[in-house]
Amino acid sequence: MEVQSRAPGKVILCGEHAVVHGSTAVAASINLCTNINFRPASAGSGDRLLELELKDTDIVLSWPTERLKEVFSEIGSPAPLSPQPCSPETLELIYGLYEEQKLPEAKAGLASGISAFIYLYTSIQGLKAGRVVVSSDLPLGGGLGSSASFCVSLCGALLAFSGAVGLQHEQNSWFKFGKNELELVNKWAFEGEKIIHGKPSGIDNTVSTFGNMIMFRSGELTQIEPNVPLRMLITNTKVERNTKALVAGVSARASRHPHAMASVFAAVDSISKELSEILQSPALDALSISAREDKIGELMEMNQGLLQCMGVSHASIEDVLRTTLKYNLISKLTGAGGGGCVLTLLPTSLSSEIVGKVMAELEPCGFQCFTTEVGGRGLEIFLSGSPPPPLIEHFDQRPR
Ligand SMILES: Nc1ncnc2c1ncn2[C@@H]1O[C@H](COP(=O)(O)OP(=O)(O)O)[C@@H](O)[C@H]1O
Ligand SMILES: C[C@@](O)(CCOP(=O)(O)O)CC(=O)O
Ligand SMILES: [Mg+2]
Repeated sequence: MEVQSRAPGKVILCGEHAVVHGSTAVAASINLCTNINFRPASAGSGDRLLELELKDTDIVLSWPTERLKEVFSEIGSPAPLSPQPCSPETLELIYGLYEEQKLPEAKAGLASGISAFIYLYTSIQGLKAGRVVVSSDLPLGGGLGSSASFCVSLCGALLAFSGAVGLQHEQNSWFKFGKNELELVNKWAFEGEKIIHGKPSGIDNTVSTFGNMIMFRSGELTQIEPNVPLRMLITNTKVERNTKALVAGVSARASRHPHAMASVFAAVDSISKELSEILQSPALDALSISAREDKIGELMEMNQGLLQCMGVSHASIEDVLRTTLKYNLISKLTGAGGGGCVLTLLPTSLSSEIVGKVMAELEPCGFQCFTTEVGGRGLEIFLSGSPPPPLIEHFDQRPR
């Protein structure tokens, strides 16, 4: 038996950071995924290793299941149906397991992702042997939600083989979970995101789980049905940054200037709400489509200004903004900022020749460009081999 899963990355069209502080944000999935392959050890095989291969970073890690049992003996059995936060004590034990792998200092940025993996695996699968292989189409730490798609894809694969969720699917073809199962995946993935981000809003794991375009506020999502497809240019500045540090930086600014920052977050809330109305408004002819795109661009421009107020822009982002503006195109950072990726709205009337010219001007600066339509699939699963085992019986609900 083997499970494959794929969960998409995302772009935030409006509202990153402010969404952490309760404002509305608008996000959509993109057609780049994190892929997981999970092979549980077959009964009686004698396998005694939990293995994790991270293909994007050329790392293979393994822990003997005996070692996991030693470390987690006090903690209790898995409870795949009741997602719970990782306690600081458990996180410390998990960090010890990460440190035992003695990865080079240059890979230290992966510690939180590997810790999230250990927490989610042991919570959902228990201390059983198995092999998980991860590969992603997304840049890691680029603002396109690789951390959330990693957590969503992983939880999807682990839950598919936990015996804890009912599966109605065709074998040997990609299928989607039902609503309840997706909600369970989303809750677990949020716990993983907390380990990676510190204080996530939940927008990234939600859009990766459910796909499409969503409006999100304080944990609640509303599906958006855009009336015309949105085409975007994504420019990866390749400037490395860390979401956790940027989110903490905005919170620190908010506690230094609570009134001013409350106004900034309120302005973002209004922009996101207006954006979602415009996206869903009827656009019947070329003229109204172009008027609508002008408004979307203007709102993106206003949101970028407020992101600058929050202190999360970067010289590389400003370079992209200036270059695209020469072609009358509007851009904004997407995700946590501080480098990472920039979104540029490509109006329907824009010729592919102009898009080519913009890319030709950006790429020699060391940036990587690609175009995408936004709002697509969410999490998908593929099972091969014999069916999952029956429901695990005695869930231990003790807090982990
Ligand atoms: N394919 C992957 N392999 C290993 N770690 C990953 C992978 N995808 C995400 N991660 C984890 O997520 C972190 C990046 O998350 P983050 O800083 O939130 O940026 P983003 O979500 O925008 O890509 C990485 O440093 C790593 O810990
Ligand atoms: C900055 C933030 O709004 C989005 C972060 O996205 P990313 O990890 O940079 O892809 C944080 C959050 O909403 O959890
Ligand atoms: Mg992230």
